[in-house]
Amino acid sequence: MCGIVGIVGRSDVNLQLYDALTLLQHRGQDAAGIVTCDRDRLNQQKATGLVRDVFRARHMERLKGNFGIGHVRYPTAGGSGPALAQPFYVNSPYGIAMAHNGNLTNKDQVMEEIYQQDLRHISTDSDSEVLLNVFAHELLEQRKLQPKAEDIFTAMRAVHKRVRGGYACVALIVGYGIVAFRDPNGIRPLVYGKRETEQGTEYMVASESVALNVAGYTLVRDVAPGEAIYIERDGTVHAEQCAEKPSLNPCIFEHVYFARPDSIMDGVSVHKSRLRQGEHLAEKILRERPDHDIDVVIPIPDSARVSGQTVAHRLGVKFREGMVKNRYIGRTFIMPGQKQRKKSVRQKLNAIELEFRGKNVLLVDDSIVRGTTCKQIIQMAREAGAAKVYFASAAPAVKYPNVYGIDMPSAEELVAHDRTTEEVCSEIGADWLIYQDLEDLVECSAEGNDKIERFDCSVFDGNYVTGDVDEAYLENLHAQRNDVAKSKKTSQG
Ligand SMILES: O=P(O)(O)OC[C@H]1O[C@H](OP(=O)(O)OP(=O)(O)O)[C@H](O)[C@@H]1O
Ligand SMILES: NC(=O)CC[C@H](N)C(=O)O
Ligand SMILES: [Mg+2]
Repeated sequence: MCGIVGIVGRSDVNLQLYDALTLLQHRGQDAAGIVTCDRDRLNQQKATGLVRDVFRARHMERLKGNFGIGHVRYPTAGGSGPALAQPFYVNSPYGIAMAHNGNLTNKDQVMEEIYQQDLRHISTDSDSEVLLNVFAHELLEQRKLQPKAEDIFTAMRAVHKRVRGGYACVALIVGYGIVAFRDPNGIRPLVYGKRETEQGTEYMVASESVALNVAGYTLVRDVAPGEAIYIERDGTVHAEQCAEKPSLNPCIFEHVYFARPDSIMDGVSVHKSRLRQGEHLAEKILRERPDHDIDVVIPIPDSARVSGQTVAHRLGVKFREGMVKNRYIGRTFIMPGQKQRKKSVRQKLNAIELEFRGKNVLLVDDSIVRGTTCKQIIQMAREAGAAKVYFASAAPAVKYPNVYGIDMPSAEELVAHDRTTEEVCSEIGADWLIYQDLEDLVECSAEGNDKIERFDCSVFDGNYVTGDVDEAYLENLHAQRNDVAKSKKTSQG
């Protein structure tokens, strides 16, 4: 999913960027990077690994400058080697670095165009490098020795015409400032905030408001779909709508799984949305099984902890943290290979026998994607002596690939693809399985927010808001990025 951050401060921003990236670590565990600008000098450190491993004291000392950007990566295009760590950099015009969250859906075509028409070379198979080069080309076309806000916005308008997909980005222009922008459908999240210091106002843009919050910034607002915000190095802010038909269609999977619950996205509290998910799920359970015999509700940590609580409360049964999570293992779903994901689930979660023995347990998870987690958990619950193991998913069945920045490229890898609920239930080994209804999930996130046109629910309903994703596109994506193809790419990376 990737996490991005950009800061224009009044003194060195290196430590602030580092702290922000640790708060966004749940969005990407594969690589991390920071670029700062000290007058006209660019400083950079990026590598594969977690934030705490990528940046050493000597790197931090080097990362001087009062404005900079950072990235944590979860690969969704190209391999996962060090060459694909972000931010990416191009030296012309001005020197531009960029951090990107999302995925372009017309990367191949734009890559060809960049080569044939713009005479630019892309050195990796990253869509983010393509996006950076389109932006650089369009800015170069303005032919200004010193770019002004209107030049940047003109370039941005051209970028939106050329690229499609999900993209929330922050770019650093050496010597000038940072530019934050969001795709015309607002699929990927981006917020912007400020804080007052004795030296003046400082600005931060980030994927999630939690990064602002912890650093003492106040959330000003979300970057609007299609909007660009240019913050000059002296703190002057310019904002402009650069898309022809902007409309807000944020990815609902952020609310299900990706975002931290303490973030507010497009005006929606993720925590509140998850509380509601639990309530709606419980209502459905009561409708389908009014005489249920559930003794205890056990959430699968971490992401289902919130919704699990309201499921139990509404059902009027005990809520118990019966699965213990090893805090030193990261998120399994965003790991690059199925082998690693499978192994990590067992290392990550362990059952407390006392909570299972002889009981009818309802396990609640936020979602079932490949089924890696629930299969093993159900097995663990049985080994711990559960009488019956029921399973509830706070999201509907995930049936379709994601093309906007979640690494679910292949329908065949999804356990619910081409399977009925009963078939999935038997595949994962549960005694009963229940999924949230899509209308209910949408209601959980939409309540109290009329700015949202509709959510991108493509993983649940197969409707792709950019309108350019068809059967042929998905077949090609599957061929390029299924688990086997990806493992080959990684080993080359
Ligand atoms: O069906 P699957 O393919 O296993 O994917 C779904 C699971 O993966 C995620 O957990 P993850 O361990 O990534 O993160 P979490 O600790 O935030 O729950 C998600 O919360 C589900 O538990
Ligand atoms: N998940 C993301 O946002 C990834 C960004 C970009 N597509 C990459 O693979 O690096
Ligand atoms: Mg989980």
